[in-house]
Amino acid sequence: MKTGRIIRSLSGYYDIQISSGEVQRTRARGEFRKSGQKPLVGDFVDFESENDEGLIWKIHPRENVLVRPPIANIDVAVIVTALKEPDFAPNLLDRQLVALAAARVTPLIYFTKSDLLTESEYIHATEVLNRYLKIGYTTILPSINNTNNNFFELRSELRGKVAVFMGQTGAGKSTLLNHLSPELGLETGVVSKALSRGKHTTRQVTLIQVDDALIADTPGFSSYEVFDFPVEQLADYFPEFVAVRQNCRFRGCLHLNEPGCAVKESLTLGAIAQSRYNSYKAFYDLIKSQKPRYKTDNRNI
Ligand SMILES: Nc1nc2c(ncn2[C@@H]2O[C@H](COP(=O)(O)OP(=O)(O)OP(=O)(O)O)[C@@H](O)[C@H]2O)c(=O)[nH]1
Ligand SMILES: [Zn+2]
Repeated sequence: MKTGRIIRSLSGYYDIQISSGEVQRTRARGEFRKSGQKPLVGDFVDFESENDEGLIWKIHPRENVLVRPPIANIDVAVIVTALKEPDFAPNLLDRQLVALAAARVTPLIYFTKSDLLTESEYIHATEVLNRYLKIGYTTILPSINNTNNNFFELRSELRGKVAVFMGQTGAGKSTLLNHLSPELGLETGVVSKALSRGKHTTRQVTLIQVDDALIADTPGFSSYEVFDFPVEQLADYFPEFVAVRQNCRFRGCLHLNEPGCAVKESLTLGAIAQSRYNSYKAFYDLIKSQKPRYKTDNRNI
């Protein structure tokens, strides 16, 4: 029996990379279908294979799973966030951070289009950068003239990891992926994508070796309509709230109108950013107003 990682799945076949780097093709054991299990790209599996004929016998327990793209055991999700065209929306970034935290996927924030900013806008962008750095998120802001040094920084962050890129439409995901790996040849810009739409409808996600990283060639879904967890858990996904909430007067404090709330005190002192608190409250209201749903998100492990 051998062990490896699935890097591609295509019409019932799985390409598995073993530690030597070699890739072998197998099918999955029929048992999996019966038990409702399905091997995913990113899965570590035990398998037998000879001359590209073989079977997957066992799927190792997963660290995490994303639904779009369908991929398991992601080390880092790069949230590609435009500072302009479209304008930066803190609420949208925070939404992705919360969704990833709920899915137990580590985020990396990568800002794009800094070259489109005026100097004063760039200064504002550095303030945004510092806000997220201070919380503890790995965050990269390219210089205003967009030199390639930033790709170096991103490359070194991704070294040895399995990464997926996500972000709003037009944020620059394809552009960034092409910079990291020109051989990906992803189409960029609305027009060229619209022209080729439909050609790749059945495309599956593949993990591509880029330098020393494995990168999903299909960007992740950008907007999460549903927060699929109880509202009491929301604050768990705001690290800066977690850092102070043990000082709230009441256990189970929701950090809204309770007296003696340490989160609100930090907000008053400026240690917690107003924009982050606004996101918390907006998501709180959203979850409260949501109809209960069955599992739809990324925590179906
Ligand atoms: N000036 C500037 N333009 C950029 C940058 N990154 C991307 N763009 C442009 O922004 C547009 C959208 O970029 P894409 O890479 O296609 O964006 P995407 O996130 O892949 O978009 P979707 O496929 O719609 O999700 C293209 O016209 C790019 O050329 C950047 O850093 N600076
Ligand atoms: Zn509180």
